[in-house]
Amino acid sequence: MTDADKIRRAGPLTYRGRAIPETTTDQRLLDRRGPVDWVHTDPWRVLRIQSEFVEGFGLLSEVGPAVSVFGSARIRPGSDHYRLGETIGGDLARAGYTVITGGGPGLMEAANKGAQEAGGPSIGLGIELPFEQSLNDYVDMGVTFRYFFVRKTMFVKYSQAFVVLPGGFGTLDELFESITLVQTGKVTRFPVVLVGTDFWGGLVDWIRDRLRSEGVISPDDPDLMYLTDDPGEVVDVIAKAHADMAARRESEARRDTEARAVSGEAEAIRDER
Ligand SMILES: C/C(=C\CNc1ncnc2c1ncn2[C@@H]1O[C@H](COP(=O)(O)O)[C@@H](O)[C@H]1O)CO
Repeated sequence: MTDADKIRRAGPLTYRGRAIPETTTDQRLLDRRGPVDWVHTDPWRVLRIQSEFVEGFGLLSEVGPAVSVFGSARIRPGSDHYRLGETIGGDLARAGYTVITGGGPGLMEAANKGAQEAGGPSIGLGIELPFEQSLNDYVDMGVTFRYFFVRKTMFVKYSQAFVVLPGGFGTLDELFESITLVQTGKVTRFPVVLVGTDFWGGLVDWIRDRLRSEGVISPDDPDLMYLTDDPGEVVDVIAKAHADMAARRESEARRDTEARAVSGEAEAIRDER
């Protein structure tokens, strides 16, 4: 066999003759460390982003019905808001929901604590921040993300309702992202419950009055949010919305089955003729 006839296979590639590299892929991987700049390049970041999706999907894919609870990272134990967060976390867990939070301190911790103490699954989707921070002590299953947008996908994909406790920019971002997704039909309509009439009332009034009268939202858009102080109502609103959704899906499925049966009968009659 001449050199020109030689063949080397490398995964899906076939090299022949002078195209055969001097070293194998394994040799190149194992022999040298080489420059490290590539770990800061976009293609490498894409792989890291991909691996975050894989981790998140892996952790969450078998989670049952779940509710994400958002709220301030800064409100400490002992405050009314913290107690409210605990109560809501507990009520959701007792109603059969997994509680998902950002896994941080403050009201995230309160909701995780309530859920854990009520015996329900308590999940934290942490975020890597410039300062050291670990998941709060009441997270039973957690994953920490580098990228905010990957983490946001997890909240939306794996929960069927959002509860928004008092909070600052982070909480506002999560609130507005969730109602924008519902408003634009990017997610099936699901309940977004704001807790704390005193805290949220001013914002809700401004949305209702100013945004509506300026015509920058549709007249019905304020109804995408439900505002309450009552933890029991939080669970009731969510459970009722889910029951309505299930009934709607069931009746759609029944209609589909009936429509298929009718078209099957029509086809059979045509075939007979
Ligand atoms: C500022 C402090 C801690 C920050 N730690 C966080 N850990 C996890 N998730 C966070 C954190 N900060 C914000 N979030 C997300 O935004 C919401 C809270 O933001 P807010 O600005 O405090 O309202 C929350 O739902 C998280 O998903 C101090 O210790």
